[in-house]
Amino acid sequence: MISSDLEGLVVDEADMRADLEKVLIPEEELQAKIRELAAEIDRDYEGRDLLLVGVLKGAVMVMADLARALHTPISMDWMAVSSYGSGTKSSGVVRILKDLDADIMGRDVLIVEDIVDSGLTLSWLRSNLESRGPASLEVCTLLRKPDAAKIEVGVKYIGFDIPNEFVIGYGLDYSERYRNLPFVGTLAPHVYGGSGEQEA
Ligand SMILES: O=P(O)(O)OC[C@H]1O[C@H](OP(=O)(O)OP(=O)(O)O)[C@H](O)[C@@H]1O
Ligand code: HPA
Ligand SMILES: [Mg+2]
Repeated sequence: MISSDLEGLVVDEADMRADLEKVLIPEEELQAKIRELAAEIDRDYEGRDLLLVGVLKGAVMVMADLARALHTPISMDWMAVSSYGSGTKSSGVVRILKDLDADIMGRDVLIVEDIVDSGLTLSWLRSNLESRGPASLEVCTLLRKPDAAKIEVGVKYIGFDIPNEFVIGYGLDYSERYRNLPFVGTLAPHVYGGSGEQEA
């Protein structure tokens, strides 16, 4: 019973990896970058009380690793917004699915994102949070696609600039799958139905 369950897990993991085209950023590089970003943030926020705002669900992994790499005292809050629905193109129409639990008036706030793609989600989020009167508002994103930008958004801490390809892993999903891969990669064309067209 136990061993067949374990076998199932191994097969599932092999299936997930068979869907990959390539690994773009290996796990060790991701973790080293998170430590670098944390050191920078520690320097910038020394002596302050920082509020990390994670953007669900994609930023869960970055948030968990970044928070543990920081020495600065932090609190965490979460927002869930959706502009992608189940597809691979941003609609630009952002919906709040879950708002912050607490008021951010007068707080030092750092938005934590997994990816800035078109920039539409972050642009909307920045102005939404700015209107709530924080003492400061900055953004940390693990990934950014400069060639996909539809709007310029101020992002202070950037892990990696990546090519304009749909990526998965380390929090990033395609149709809610692959978030638990420990690296960032791209999907093989057969996953999109063999046409290369990305849809979910
Ligand atoms: O720069 P943009 O083109 O707006 O794209 C970036 C946003 O899209 C993704 O979220 P998604 O809506 O897929 O929700 P999820 O994090 O729950 O997957 C990602 O986590 C960012 O929040
Ligand atoms: O490349 C991406 N992958 C997964 N989710 C995303 N949301 C915006 N861009 C991406
Ligand atoms: Mg998504």
